[in-house]
Amino acid sequence: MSPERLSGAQDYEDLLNKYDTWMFDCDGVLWRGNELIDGVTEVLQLLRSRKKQIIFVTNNATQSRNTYKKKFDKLGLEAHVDEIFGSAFASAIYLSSVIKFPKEKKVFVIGMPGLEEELRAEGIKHVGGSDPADNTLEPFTPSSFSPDPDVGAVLCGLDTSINYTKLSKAFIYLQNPSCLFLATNEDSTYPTAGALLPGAGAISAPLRFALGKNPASIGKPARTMLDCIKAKHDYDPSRTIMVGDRLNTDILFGKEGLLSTLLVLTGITHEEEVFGANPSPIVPDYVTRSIGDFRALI
Ligand SMILES: C[C@H](OP(=O)(O)O)C(=O)O
Ligand SMILES: [Mg+2]
Repeated sequence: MSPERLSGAQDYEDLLNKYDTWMFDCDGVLWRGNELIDGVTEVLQLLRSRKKQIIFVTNNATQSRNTYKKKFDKLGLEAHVDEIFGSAFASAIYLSSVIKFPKEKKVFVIGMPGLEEELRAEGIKHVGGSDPADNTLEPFTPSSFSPDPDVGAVLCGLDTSINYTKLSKAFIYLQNPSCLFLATNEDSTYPTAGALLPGAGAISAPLRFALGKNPASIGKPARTMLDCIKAKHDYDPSRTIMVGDRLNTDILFGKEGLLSTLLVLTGITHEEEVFGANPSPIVPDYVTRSIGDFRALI
């Protein structure tokens, strides 16, 4: 079945009337890096004026909900901390409430301070991450490394300071079969303002290859993000639409969550992946060029 391509004001108006809850992916939908996508400010204001429920659902684990709130504020977008769900927050909830990671155990983190902040907020002990001892380009010498016996999991997210020391320590921990291998998300790429860059999936890839096994991924399309949202917000799936730019995360997440889905072409997915000769088996309900185009209703 082919998706419906939105083509103008009436289509946008019909969608606004059909859905009460709008779940937005962030990178590639609202912004690329720190650059707002044209029209997003006006459209979010329009949705707010129509009393729509808005939830932000990002696989980006580099920031916490609080630092994301600062990003929204800086970009002039109205957002409330309890509307923001990132894979850093989802990972902390997964550890604390879903698998009930033992309080005395620690997580070895490959990731940014935002991920560490969310782990701390959930009382999850952790090592690695922004530890200066790990953020080095010095050669890694195993004899100088005494693995922490309390580490019971490795959690890998996008880490723009990735290095051989971090990968080596994670690899050593993960050779213990009882050490959990977790990923905040496995997006292969990361759309920034200037370029498409390697995503979190490309950061955990060396470990996947070296270990010959995949991590349990917590971000979209996995259910954990939706379970986190459900724990905080009531919404009617039949009147909820997930707006995303990536088929194998955002659109699959929406479909598996029994939500309607709107694919935008301002991020990762290209038109021919949906309407071309060999379309993806992941089919969104609707496609439009940009969520900014809804400003035709203003
Ligand atoms: C990490 C980022 O996530 P999003 O905000 O698009 O879920 C991405 O596209 O790689
Ligand atoms: Mg995206």
